[in-house]
Amino acid sequence: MISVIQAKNLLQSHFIRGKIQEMPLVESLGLFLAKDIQSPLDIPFFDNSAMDGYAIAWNDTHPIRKLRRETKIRAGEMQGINLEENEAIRIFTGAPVPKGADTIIPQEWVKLEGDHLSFDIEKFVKGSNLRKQGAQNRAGDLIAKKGAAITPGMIGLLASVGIGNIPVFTPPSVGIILTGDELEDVGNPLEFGKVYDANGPVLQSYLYQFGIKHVELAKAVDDPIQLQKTIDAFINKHDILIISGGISVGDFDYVKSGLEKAGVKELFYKVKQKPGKPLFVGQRSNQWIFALPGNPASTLTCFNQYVKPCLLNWIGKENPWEPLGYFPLDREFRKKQGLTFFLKAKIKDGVLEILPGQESFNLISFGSANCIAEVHEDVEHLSAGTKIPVYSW
Ligand SMILES: Nc1nc2c(c(=O)[nH]1)N[C@H]1C(S)=C(S)[C@@H](COP(=O)(O)OP(=O)(O)OC[C@H]3O[C@@H](n4cnc5c(N)ncnc54)[C@H](O)[C@@H]3O)O[C@H]1N2
Ligand code: MOO
Repeated sequence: MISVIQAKNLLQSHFIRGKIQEMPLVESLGLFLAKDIQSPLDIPFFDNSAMDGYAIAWNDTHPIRKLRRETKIRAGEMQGINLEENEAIRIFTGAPVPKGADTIIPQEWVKLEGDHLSFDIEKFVKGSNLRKQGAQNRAGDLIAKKGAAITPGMIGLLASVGIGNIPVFTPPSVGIILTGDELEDVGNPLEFGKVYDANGPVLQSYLYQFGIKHVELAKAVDDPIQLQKTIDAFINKHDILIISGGISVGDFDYVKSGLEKAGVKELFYKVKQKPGKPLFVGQRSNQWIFALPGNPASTLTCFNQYVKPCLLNWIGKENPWEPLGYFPLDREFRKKQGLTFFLKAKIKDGVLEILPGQESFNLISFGSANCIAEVHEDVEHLSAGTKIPVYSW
C-alpha cells in the first residue's frame, strides 16, 4: 500500500496530454487554451459613443452648439459623417463617432432651445463618454495565455475580437462501467437488497462540468464473463475508463483480474487513505484506467483527488493538484495514525467545518459540502484553528 503523496507522484509522472485541435468557441467551455491568443483587431474597432446623446468637438470655454437636425447616428451606421465647427450631432450608444468629434454629452445633460444645444461645461472633459478605438486591446496584443481556463468570460472576450474557433487539447472520450448486481436506476422503485446508483450520476456530472461530452456508461453485473466483455469493449474505444465498485477483495470483485486480462499495466493498487483505500490505477498505451472503490464517498473522493487531476491535465490544466488554500478548523479533530483522511467539509466565513456523516456509505454531507479537506496520515490530533489543505469540491 502506498501513501497519498506517492500515488499522486506516480500519476504526475505518467500524465497524458490530449492532442491539439481547433474547437468552436462555445463548445470549448470548461477546457483550457492550448496556445496563446493574439487579437487580430483593435477593439473597439472604431471610436464610438458610450451614451445616447450628442457628439461635439470639445472647447474649454464654449458650452453651446448648433444641432444638425437632419442627422442621427445609430449603432451599426456605416457611412462616414463629418462634424462641422460648433456643431452637435445626435448619436446613440455604440454608434461610430463622426469625424471631428471627440466628446459625447449624454442627452439628460443638455438643454435644447430651437436648434441650440447647451450643457454644463464643468461636468465634462475632452473625451467624456467616448470609447476610443483600441481601448480594450490593440491588434496583435496577447489577450489570453496558453493554459487559461475557458470560462464564459473568456468566451466573451474571444468572441469580441472575432475568434470563432480556438485551440484546445482534445478532451478524452470516457467510458464508465458501474459494477454491482444491487444497482437500481433512479426512477425505478427500490426493492429489498438493492441500492440506487449514485456513482453514475456523480461521475457523469463531474465530466460534464469539465467540458467532457463524449461519455458512455454501462452497467455490469458481478459476473466475470459479462464484466470482461464490457471492459474489453470499453477499453477498445475510450481514452479513459472509469469503473466503480468490484475492486475490493470480495468473492465477486472481478475488476482487477478483468483489467489485467485486458492488458492494463498497474501503476498502483491501494492507497493509505480513507475513504477509498482499494483504489486501482493503471495505463494501457495512451489510456488511463481508474477502478474506484464502490462506496459512494470512496468513488467521489477518488475521483476528486486522482481522476479529476489527470483529466484536467489531459485537457491542459498546469497545476491540477493545487489546493484551494489552507483553512483553519472550527474545532479540534482526532483520528488514528496511518491513513490520510479526506473529509467532506464546508468553508464558511474563512473557517473550515468538517461535516458529520463521513462513513463511506453515507452521502448526507454531499448535499452541503463545498470542499474536501485533507488530514495527513501521520496526524492524530489537530487543535481548533489549525490550518489544513482544502481542495475544490
Ligand atoms: N474484507 C474486506 N472487505 C472490504 C475491504 C477490505 O479491505 N477487506 N475494503 C472495504 C472498503 S474500504 C471499500 S471502499 C469497499 C470497496 O469495495 P468495492 O470497490 O469492491 O465495491 P463494491 O463491493 O462493489 O461496493 C461497495 C459498496 O458500495 C455500494 N455501491 C457500489 N456501487 C454503487 C453505486 N454505483 N452507487 C451507490 N452505491 C454503490 C455497494 O452497494 C456496496 O455497499 O470494500 C470494503 N470491503
Ligand atoms: O476505502 Mo473504504 O472507502 O474506507 O470504505
